[in-house]
Amino acid sequence: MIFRAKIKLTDPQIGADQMIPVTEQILKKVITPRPAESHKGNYGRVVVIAGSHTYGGAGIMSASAALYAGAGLITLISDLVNRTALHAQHPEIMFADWTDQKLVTQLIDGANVIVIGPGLGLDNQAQELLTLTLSQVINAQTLILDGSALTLLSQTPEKKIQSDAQLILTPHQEEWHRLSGLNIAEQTPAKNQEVLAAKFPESTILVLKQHHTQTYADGQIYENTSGSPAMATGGMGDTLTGIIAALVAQFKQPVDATVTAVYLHGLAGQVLAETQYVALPSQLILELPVLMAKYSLK
Ligand SMILES: NC(=O)C1=CN([C@@H]2O[C@H](COP(=O)(O)OP(=O)(O)OC[C@H]3O[C@@H](n4cnc5c(N)ncnc54)[C@H](OP(=O)(O)O)[C@@H]3O)[C@@H](O)[C@H]2O)[C@@H](O)CC1
Ligand SMILES: Nc1ncnc2c1ncn2[C@@H]1O[C@H](COP(=O)(O)OP(=O)(O)O)[C@@H](O)[C@H]1O
Ligand SMILES: [Mg+2]
Repeated sequence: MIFRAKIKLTDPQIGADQMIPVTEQILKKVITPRPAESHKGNYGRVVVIAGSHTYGGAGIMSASAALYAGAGLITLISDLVNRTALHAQHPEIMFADWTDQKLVTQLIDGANVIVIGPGLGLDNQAQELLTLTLSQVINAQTLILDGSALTLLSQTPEKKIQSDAQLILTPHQEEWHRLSGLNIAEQTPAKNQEVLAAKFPESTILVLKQHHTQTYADGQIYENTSGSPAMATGGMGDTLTGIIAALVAQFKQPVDATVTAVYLHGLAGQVLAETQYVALPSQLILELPVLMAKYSLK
C-alpha cells in the first residue's frame, strides 16, 4: 500500500511529515500491459499548445515526451517556425500553425488531453490561445496548464479560474508564487491547499514542482521520492507535461496518472544520473518506454 494518511483540506497543522510518499509501487499499480486488440485511438489524443518563436524547444520537448510515454496520437500546435525542427526529430507528431484558429478549435475539440503553456510566451497570441482553450474545453477533457499559461493566469489574480475540464496545474515554486500570492517561504501544505481551493475548481490537481515535488489532489498531498539534481536543466518541466498528458490519456484516472508521471519522470532522471552528471530532457524521454515496459510486467 503506497498511499497512507488522509489529510483534511482545512487542517492548519499539515506538515511535511503528513504527506503521502510516492514510491515505485505506483508504477506497478498504474502502468498495465497493452491489450493485444487495441489501436492508437485507445491510447489517447494529446494536443500540446506550446513553443513560441523564442521557446520552440519547450513545445517540442513536451510533445516528444508525450510520444515516448505512449500517447496514441499527438499534435503540436505552435509557431510555424517550429514545424521543420519538430519533424526533423519526430515525424510521428502532427503539427498545426497556432494562428489558424479554426484548425486549433477543431484539434482542441478532438483531444482527450490538452497541454498549454510550455514556452508559450506572454504576448497577445499566447493570451488568445489560452482564452480560446479555457473556453473551449469540456468536462470529458483534461487540461494541463504549465509555464507561460500559469504566468498569464496570474496576471488576473482577482479572477477565480472557471473550467469544465479536469485541470492539472504544474507550476514550479516561482510560478506558484505568481499564481497564489504565496512567496516560497509561505508555501506550506495548508496554505497551498487553501489557495488552491479558493482559486480553482474543486477537482483541480496541483503539481508543485521542486526537489521533492508535491501533488495536491482530492484533499491529499503526495510527495514524490524519485529524482536527482542532475535533472536541474531547462526543459525538464516542459518534458514532465508531456509525460503527464500521455499517462492521463492512457490510464484515465487523473490523480493516479499524474502522481505516476511525476514518479516516472524522476526515476528516468535517476537512471541517467547513475552514469551522467547532468540528465538532459531529450535523453530522459528515451528511458520512458523502457521503464514503462519493465513496470507493466510487475
Ligand atoms: N528550451 C526552451 O524552449 C525552454 C523554455 N522554457 C519556457 O520558458 C518560459 C519561462 O519559464 P522559466 O521557468 O524559465 O522562467 P520563469 O517563469 O521566469 O521562472 C524562473 C524564475 O523562477 C525562480 N524559481 C524559484 N523556484 C524555482 C524552482 N523550483 N524551479 C524553477 N525556477 C524557480 C527562478 O529563480 P532563480 O533562477 O532566480 O533562482 C527564476 O527567477 C516557460 O514558458 C517555460 O516553459 C523553459 O522551460 C526553459 C527551456
Ligand atoms: N534538484 C532536483 N531534484 C529533483 N527534481 C528536480 C530538481 N531540479 C529540478 N527538478 C525537476 O525538474 C523539473 C523542472 O521544471 P521547470 O522548472 O518547470 O523546468 P522548465 O520550465 O525549464 O522545463 C521539475 O519537474 C522538477 O521537479
Ligand atoms: Mg517550466
